[in-house]
Amino acid sequence: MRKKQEGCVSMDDSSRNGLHGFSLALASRKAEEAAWRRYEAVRWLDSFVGPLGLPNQPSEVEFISCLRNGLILCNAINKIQPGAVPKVVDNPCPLQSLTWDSQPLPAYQYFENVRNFLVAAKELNLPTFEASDLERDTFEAKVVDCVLALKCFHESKQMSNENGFHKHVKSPLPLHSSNRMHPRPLSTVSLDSCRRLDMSATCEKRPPVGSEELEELIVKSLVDSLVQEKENFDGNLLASLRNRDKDAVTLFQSIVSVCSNELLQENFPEKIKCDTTLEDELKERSNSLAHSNTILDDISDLDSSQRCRACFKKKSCNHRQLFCIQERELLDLKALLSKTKGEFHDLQLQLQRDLKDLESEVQELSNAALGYHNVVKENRSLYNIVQDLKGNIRVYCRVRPSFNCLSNNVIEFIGEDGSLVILDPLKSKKDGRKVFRFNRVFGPAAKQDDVFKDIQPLIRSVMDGYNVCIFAYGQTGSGKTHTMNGPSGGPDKDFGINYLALNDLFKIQNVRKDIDYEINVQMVEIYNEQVRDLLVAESSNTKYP
Ligand SMILES: Nc1ncnc2c1ncn2[C@@H]1O[C@H](COP(=O)(O)OP(=O)(O)OP(=O)(O)O)[C@@H](O)[C@H]1O
Repeated sequence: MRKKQEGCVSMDDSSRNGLHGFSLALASRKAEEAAWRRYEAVRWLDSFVGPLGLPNQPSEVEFISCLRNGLILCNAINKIQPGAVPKVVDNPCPLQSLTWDSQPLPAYQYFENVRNFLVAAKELNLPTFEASDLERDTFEAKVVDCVLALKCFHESKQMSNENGFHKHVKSPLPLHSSNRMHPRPLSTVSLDSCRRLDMSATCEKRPPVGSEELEELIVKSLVDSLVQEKENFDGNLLASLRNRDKDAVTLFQSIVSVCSNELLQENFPEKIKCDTTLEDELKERSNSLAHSNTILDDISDLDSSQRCRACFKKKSCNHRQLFCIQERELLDLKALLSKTKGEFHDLQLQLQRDLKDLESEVQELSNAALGYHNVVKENRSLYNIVQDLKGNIRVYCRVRPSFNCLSNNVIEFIGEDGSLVILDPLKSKKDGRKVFRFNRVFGPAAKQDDVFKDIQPLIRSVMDGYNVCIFAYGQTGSGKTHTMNGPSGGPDKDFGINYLALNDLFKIQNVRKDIDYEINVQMVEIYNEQVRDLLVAESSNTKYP
């Protein structure tokens, strides 16, 4: 367990040094793995078809040069599958004496060997390469894959011959090389044997390393498989780990956990966004926040275990703080909305009460106005009744003052009841006394206003729809014009009945705004049986026929 933690720390440090350092480490690991595979291929060929004359750890150039003539490849495949390459172009030297740098025949003849080998390998469904790849050292990985596949095929064939069955399995070769070919299934290779063989290819014959270095290599290999080519993380590497020891499997699980928490978060952030765990945590937190107003202070003190996974490496979790701020603002808005609703409800109730009070007051005023109109109507009716009772035809007598102080006064008595007693001085008292009765008698001292006051009630009846006629009768110079119009150019106090009546009519019109009155005035004179309009300036036009 301790070693596993150390391995994780080593990987974590590498990732923290930046992507460039991590890429360099991966490239180094790939180169190291390719070398192991090349050594394995050389060791197998050396033991299977004879000594190749190569060092234990040959370079790419040495390896490719050894296989360039195709003799070793053809001999190997013919040994596994006799007759796979019917004709092999060979040189006179025995195979045992053939070394990788001996090329006595023309190149095109050896090219024929390589082409025939590739045809035979393709027929066995083995991963192949191009014949020209042997001329280029950069494609050494394809050649190694082909040789190891041939080795795997040979061993699986031996195993199937021993067990007496064949099984169609997936290619056992590790296919995460950057220059690898498309995987092709081997029809006669068992899964267990492939895993075992592949394990031997990657573990058994590699140079011995320490346990810490081994862990670091495993970590790098797993990180490479998980992060960059996780889709090809098949049973090959997993089998290697399982067959090595139990701690390696435990280490693998730990690495996967660490990778999923850290490296994969950086390479696949969209996956983190979709993580439902974060949503569950936020929902649970929001429910608790809804009942506390001091939660923001609590959030600021969150330790790393309480932060969301997106902010795992940060000192503070902005997402939670933002969420909490919005949550608190939402609660404040809800409280404000509730308070506003309460105030609005109170205002509605107050307005309803005010409207009811106003309605009652208006109703009282309406009743009062209706009663007032009824009273006024009744008063008018009573008023006109009184006028009728006074008489529809009323006769008043006005005595003009005497102009001659020496003349005899014929007026003996004027009664309040409208009686007038006249005494003719030329006759005896018995024969010369005459009594007249009027509705009222105005003496020589009566003013214009005294006469009008007695007539004014009749004039007001005109505004109530009654017809009224007032006219003056008497001999010449008795004072008719003076009573009806007043002296010409005289003061207002001497206005006659006509002016005073019109003024009174206009006053009533202004008071009674609810009634539309129209007032017209016409003034004519009837003299010698001719009617003359006195309001027209031209005298010729004043006469009516
Ligand atoms: N009550 C009065 N007080 C003072 N003066 C008066 C009175 N009545 C009449 N007079 C005067 O007597 C004169 C004659 O009056 P007025 O012209 O009104 O008579 P009349 O009846 O209209 O005459 P006519 O029929 O010829 O027109 C006028 O100068 C007028 O000022």
